[in-house]
Amino acid sequence: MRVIIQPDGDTIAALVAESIVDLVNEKPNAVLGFATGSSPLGIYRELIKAYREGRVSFKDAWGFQLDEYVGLPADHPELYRNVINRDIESQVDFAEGRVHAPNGNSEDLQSAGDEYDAMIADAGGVDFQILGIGTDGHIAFNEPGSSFTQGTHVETLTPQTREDNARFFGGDISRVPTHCLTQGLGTIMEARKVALVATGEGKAEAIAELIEGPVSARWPATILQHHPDATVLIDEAAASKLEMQDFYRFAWENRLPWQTV
Ligand SMILES: N[C@@H]1[C@@H](O)[C@H](O)[C@@H](COP(=O)(O)O)O[C@@H]1O
Repeated sequence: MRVIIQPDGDTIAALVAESIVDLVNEKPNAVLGFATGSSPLGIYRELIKAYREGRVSFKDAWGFQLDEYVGLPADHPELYRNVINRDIESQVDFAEGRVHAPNGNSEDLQSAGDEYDAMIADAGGVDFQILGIGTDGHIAFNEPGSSFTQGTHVETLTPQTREDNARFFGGDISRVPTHCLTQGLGTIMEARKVALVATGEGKAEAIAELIEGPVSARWPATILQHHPDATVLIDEAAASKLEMQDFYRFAWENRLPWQTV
């Protein structure tokens, strides 16, 4: 795992976005994995900027979202499909039908999950997966106790996650869905490259577990310790509980030319 500690979220966003721009310029039909939440918003802003400046085009690229709430109406502003459409898809030049999310309104959610994994595989597999992390250590919506090998499946959201996400639902936890359809940790581990971004003290415990804790279903993100190409990008506050933070800074400052996000 590469650990990159930066002063702020904007610097982190610029680093991740540059890596994605380079990838899409090299491989125009790249498959990008999109995360929701506030953490990736800076990355999307940088990608939109690069597109507007003519430095990248997404017309042949693919996008697959990590997860979706179960049971939100199609026009709900917090349906993750609408969030990603608003925050990135509609602001760049993705071709029609190239950005997908699990169908959280399917009558048969597990079949929808299986079909979603098959669609990702048909597109060639995810080349670059953007990830945030929940305060309880979830990635996508894989809550504590999740299987390390599962594909896209239904999860029950923890009270902690629903409380954290209530801010998107007028601060009212009762309006936050109880279930979701999420890429499993098995799906995420198949991505060729993953970049997890986190800022703020609220993420410090989850980040310490992710990087320095034992691999455990209690902190699902810890499975990334087994990923061959994972980068964790954090600000000083999110890094504050890491025992080896000085070493991570040294390693990044003294990186070799090919060592990037
Ligand atoms: N399903 C999403 C996750 O993919 C995201 O990583 C997490 C953290 O969100 P934020 O970046 O807003 O802290 O929120 C949601 O639960």
